Amino acid sequence: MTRSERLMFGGALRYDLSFTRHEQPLLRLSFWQMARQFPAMAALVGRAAWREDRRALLALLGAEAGQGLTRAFVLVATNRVLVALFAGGPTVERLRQALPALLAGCAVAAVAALLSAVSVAASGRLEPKVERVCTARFYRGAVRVELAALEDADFHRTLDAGRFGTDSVRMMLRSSITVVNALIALLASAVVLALLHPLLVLMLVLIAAPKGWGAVLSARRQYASRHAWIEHRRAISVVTQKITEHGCGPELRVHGAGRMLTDAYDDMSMTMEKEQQRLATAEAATQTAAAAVSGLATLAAYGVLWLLLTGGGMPLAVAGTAVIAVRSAGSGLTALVLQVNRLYEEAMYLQDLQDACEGAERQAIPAGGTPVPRPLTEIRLADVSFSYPGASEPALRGVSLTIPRGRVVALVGANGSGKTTLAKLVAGLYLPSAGRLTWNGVDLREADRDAIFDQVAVLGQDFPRWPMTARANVHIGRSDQRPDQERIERAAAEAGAADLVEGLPHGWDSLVVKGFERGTDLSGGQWQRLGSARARYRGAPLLIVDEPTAALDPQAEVAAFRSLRSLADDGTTVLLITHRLAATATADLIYVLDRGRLAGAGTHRELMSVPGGLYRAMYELQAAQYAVDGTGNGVPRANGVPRPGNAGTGPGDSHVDRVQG
Ligand SMILES: Nc1ncnc2c1ncn2[C@@H]1O[C@H](COP(=O)(O)OP(=O)(O)OP(=O)(O)O)[C@@H](O)[C@H]1O
Repeated sequence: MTRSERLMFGGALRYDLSFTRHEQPLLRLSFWQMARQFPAMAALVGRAAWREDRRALLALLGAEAGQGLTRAFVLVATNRVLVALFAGGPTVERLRQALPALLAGCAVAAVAALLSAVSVAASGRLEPKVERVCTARFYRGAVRVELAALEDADFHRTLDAGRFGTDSVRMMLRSSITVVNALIALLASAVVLALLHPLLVLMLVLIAAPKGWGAVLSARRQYASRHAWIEHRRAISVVTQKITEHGCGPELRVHGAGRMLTDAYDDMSMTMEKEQQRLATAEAATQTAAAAVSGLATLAAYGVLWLLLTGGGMPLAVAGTAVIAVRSAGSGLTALVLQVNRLYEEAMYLQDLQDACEGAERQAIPAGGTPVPRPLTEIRLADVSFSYPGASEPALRGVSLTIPRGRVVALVGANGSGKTTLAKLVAGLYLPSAGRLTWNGVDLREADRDAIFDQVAVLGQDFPRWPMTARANVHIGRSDQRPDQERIERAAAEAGAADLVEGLPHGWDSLVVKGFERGTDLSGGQWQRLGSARARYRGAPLLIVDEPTAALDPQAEVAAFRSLRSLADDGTTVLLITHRLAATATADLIYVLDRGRLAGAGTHRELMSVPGGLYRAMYELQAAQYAVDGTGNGVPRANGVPRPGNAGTGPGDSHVDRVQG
C-alpha cells in the first residue's frame, strides 16, 4: 500500500485474493471449460451483428471462410508446381507442366486478396454497430438501475467492471472472425499435411500446444491483474481528473493541493508500474518456455521429414510442400494463438459486460405497475422507515405524514435528520424499508414508477450542471418532448434566469461548460437559476426543491421563495427542504425531522407556540442572528415573505446603505 492510498483512501485499493477466488469463477475455469464458453460469447456478439446488419455479417463470414480455403488451394497448387518441377525432362517442358498450377495459384491468391478487402469493408461496417448496440444496452440498463442498488458496493463494482467490457465487444467480434479464419486455414493445412503424411499432423499439434498453453496462461494472468487493480486504476483516474477540473483550480493553487495530487499520482502509478513489470517478467518467462518447447517440436517435425526423405518414404516434391505447409501452418498457428489469447481475455471482459447488463436488468426499476390516478391529490406516508443498504442506523424511522396537493410543504431539521432521504422516497427513488408510502392511495411498491417520475420535478442540493448549451440545460427537464423555446423562455423568466441567458455571448446556444468552443462558465447562483428553470420547464405537479436558494443573493432568494408560493397557488405541490426558516414561515405545512423521526408538524404559528419545541428553538436561533424576534415583530415582509434586515426597503428597492452622521 502506498502512502497516498493510506492518506487519501484509508487503505490499499486492491481486491484481495478472496475476490478472485470467490467472485471471479471465470478465473477458475480451465482452458477447455473456457473454450466451451466461447460459443456463447461469440453468439452474444453474433446475435447483435445479425440483428444490426446481417448482410455485412454474412459477407464477413463468407470472406473469412473463403480466405481460409484459398490457403488450402494455394498449398495444393504449390504441391503440383513442385511435382512438375522435380519431375524428369527438359526444364522448359517441366515449366510448361507447372504453368497451369502456377496460374491457378495466382488466381486463387488474387481471389484471397479480394476476399480480404471484402472482409475489411464488412467488419468496418459491422464492428461499430455491434459495439454501439452492446454498449447502449449497458448504459440503458445503468440509468434504469434502482438508486438503492447503486449503494451496494458489490453491485457498483459489477457495473464498473462492465464498462471495460464495452471495449471488448469490438475486439471479440474481430477476434472471433480471425479465429474462424485461422482455424479454417489451419484445418486446410492439416488436411494437406495428412494427405502427404499423417505423422506431419501430429507434429503440427506438438508445435501448437505449447504456444496455446502460454497464451492462455498470459491471458488469465492479465485478467486477474486487471481485476485486482481495478479500484486502484479508478482511484488514479479520479485523482488526476481533479487536476484539470475547473472548480478545483483555486484550491489546487492556493492551498497547494496540486502537489498532494501529483505526488499521489506518482506514488500510486509507481505501484502500478511494479505490477506491469511483474506481468512483463512473468509473460517473458512463459513465452520463452512455450517457444522452447514449440521450437523443439518444430525441430522434431523437420527431423521426421528428413528421415522420411532419406528412407525413401517420401518424394522430394512432397517434402517441399510439407515444409511450406508446416511453415504456413506454423505462422497461421502463431496468429491463431495470438487471437485465442485475445479472445480468451476479451471473453472474460465480455462476460463482465454481460453480468453487468444482466445485473442492471435484475436491479432495474420495474416498468409498468398499478397506474396512479391523476391529478395528484395526496401523498401519504404511514409509519415509513428507511435504511440505506449497509448502513447500521436507519435514516428514517416510523415517519407518518401527508403532503396535500397545491401546498408548500416544508421539511426542516438538522443536518442528517433525513430530509433529503424523505424527499427521495416521496419522489419514488427509494422504496420504504417498512411502512407504506402512497400516491393518491396507490402503494409505491406496486405503483407504475415511471408514471410517478413523470409527475415529479426535482432540484436537488447538488443538482447536475449539464455540460451542454443553456437551452439543453433547461430542455433536459422534459427531454421526452420536443424543445419548446417559448416554454423554455417562460420557465427561465419565472426562475430569474432570463437576463443571465441574454447576457451570455451566444444566448441560449452558449455552452455552459468551460473549455469548449462557445463555452462559458456560470456563477453558483446563475447555475441555481438555470437549474430552477429546468425544474419549472418540467411542469410536474410535484416540485421537490432542496435548498433552492443556497447560492442566491438575498433579492433573488426572496423572489425564488415568492415564486414557489405562486406555483403552489396554481396547483403545484411544492416540497421544500431548507434551513432558511424565514422562508418556511410562509409554508402551508411544516414537518420537523429529528434524527430520522418526525418531531413536529403544523404551520409556523402552531410550531412557534410549542414551548421548548425544536422548530421554535431553531427559528429563534436563526432570527437572533438578524436581531428580530420569533413572533415576526419587526420582521419586514415583502409580499408575505419575511425578509431579514431593516424595515422600509423592499427587495427591489435600490438604495445605498448610509451611516447617518
Ligand atoms: N447514500 C447514502 N448512504 C448511506 N447513508 C446515507 C446516504 N445518504 C444519506 N445517508 C445518511 O442518512 C441520514 C440522513 O441523511 P439526509 O441526507 O437525508 O439528511 P438531510 O436532513 O437531508 O441532511 P442535510 O441537511 O445535511 O442535507 C444521514 O445520517 C446520512 O449520513
